[in-house]
Amino acid sequence: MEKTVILYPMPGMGHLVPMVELAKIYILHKFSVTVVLMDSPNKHPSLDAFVSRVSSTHPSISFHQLPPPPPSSLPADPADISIFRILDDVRLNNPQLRHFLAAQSRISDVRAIVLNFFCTEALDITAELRLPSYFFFSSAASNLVVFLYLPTIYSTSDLNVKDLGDEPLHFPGLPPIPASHIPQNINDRNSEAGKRMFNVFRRLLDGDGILINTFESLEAQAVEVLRDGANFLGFRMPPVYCIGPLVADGSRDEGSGTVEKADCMVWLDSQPHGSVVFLCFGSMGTFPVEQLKEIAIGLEKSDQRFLWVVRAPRTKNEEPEPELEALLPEGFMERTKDRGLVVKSWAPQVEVLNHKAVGGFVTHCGWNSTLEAITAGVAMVAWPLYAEQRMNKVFLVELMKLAVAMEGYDKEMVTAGEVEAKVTWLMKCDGGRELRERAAAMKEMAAEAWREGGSSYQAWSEMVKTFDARK
Ligand SMILES: O=c1ccn([C@@H]2O[C@H](COP(=O)(O)OP(=O)(O)O[C@H]3O[C@H](CO)[C@@H](O)[C@H](O)[C@H]3O)[C@@H](O)[C@H]2O)c(=O)[nH]1
Repeated sequence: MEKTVILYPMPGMGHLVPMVELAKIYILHKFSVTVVLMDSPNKHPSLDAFVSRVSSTHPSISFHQLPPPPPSSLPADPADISIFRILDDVRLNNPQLRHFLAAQSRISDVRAIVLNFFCTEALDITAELRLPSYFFFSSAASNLVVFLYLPTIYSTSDLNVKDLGDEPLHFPGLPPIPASHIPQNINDRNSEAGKRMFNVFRRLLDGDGILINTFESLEAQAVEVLRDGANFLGFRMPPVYCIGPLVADGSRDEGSGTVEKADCMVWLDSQPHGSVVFLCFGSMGTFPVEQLKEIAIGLEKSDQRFLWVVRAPRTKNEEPEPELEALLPEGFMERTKDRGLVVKSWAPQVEVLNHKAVGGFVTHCGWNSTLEAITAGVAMVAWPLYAEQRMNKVFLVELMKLAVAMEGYDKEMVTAGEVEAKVTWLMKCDGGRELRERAAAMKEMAAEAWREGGSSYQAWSEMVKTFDARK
């Protein structure tokens, strides 16, 4: 029977994309891989297209779509990305997952299941079926330190993070983090959301190991804290494997056929080396129209070349999406057409970041975007929006020194003046040049991690050995 690994991502792009890279690594190491997709009304709109693209370019990765679960008791709201909805999705899909895993273990040699870190509720099933279970943490190791240590802060003090404003919080191995930067769903010690989240994090310790999409030289101190949990966190950790950066940069693809070149890539071909600043805010980031207009004015005044992915603000009740022109200042596209391009909703980000014309990246600090910029050697302007992104901004600016902050990200509005100033600073000033040089050096370190003998390569090999030891 073929050695099989089963991967179970959440249905968001930020979770699925690195899981697919993980699948490619298992396949390169002669495992058969099935990616199980939960059914959810909250799945990302680009997810099906992504899956069908991967299925055609990588037929060796099997995707298994679970049948629809019973309807949720939560009201439908595509904009709701709360922990309640996420955990509801996991719980509702559990019986279908159990059925699939039981059948799969009868017909193949399932060596391991890798669960997205939100899927801790699936652990009861995998334990019952005696399947070795690993968690995949798709954000920074530093965030995992925060998530695991915050309950200790709560249990040893009366602090409630949401009441502390910008007061710095101290976590082992990390720079001080302003309390206001802790994600909303864990900043209130009394909230039901917080309790649920901490439950999820506590259960990560019950798996056979935690895979993290990072590499040691990027987050050496946080990795040390996680490895020596007993000393730094006050409890023992399961084995931690830093196996990143897992980025869909084509490095694990074997001649995957020809893909039509996107218009923005053709446009980039005609731009000078390192001259374009790329602005993109993840798979879900949106801004109110007034903020889009401020960005546009800032870009226009900066005189820099730019490629900007604009997503319309979320609309309710299936209203049609407005056209780009209606979202931007009148005449903006015409006035900037010689040096700027606006793309609606989506651009092939990894390809863009690796294009020689791109010299800087204004990002929402989603962890995949961050790793994609690092592996491409592109310096960043950090403009965090939600989830753990404000903490990522702290690590990028204070610890890794790979980004400068877009000030005002934590206020109602980032002004046009700030957009102009930061874009110009990054692309034209000495400080920006230093940042770009650091980014170029970190690109080398990222590449080193997956070379034979590199830290991620070794972590990977150790994890695979534990599969065999269990047999
Ligand atoms: O126009 C676009 C927009 C996005 N992407 C891709 O979509 C992914 C986006 O991932 P990420 O940068 O991590 O952002 P989110 O989609 O916002 O990811 C969620 O998941 C991440 C990983 O857990 C978290 O770090 C984020 O905060 C959370 O919002 C990346 O691979 C991008 O390359 C594109 O290719 N083109």
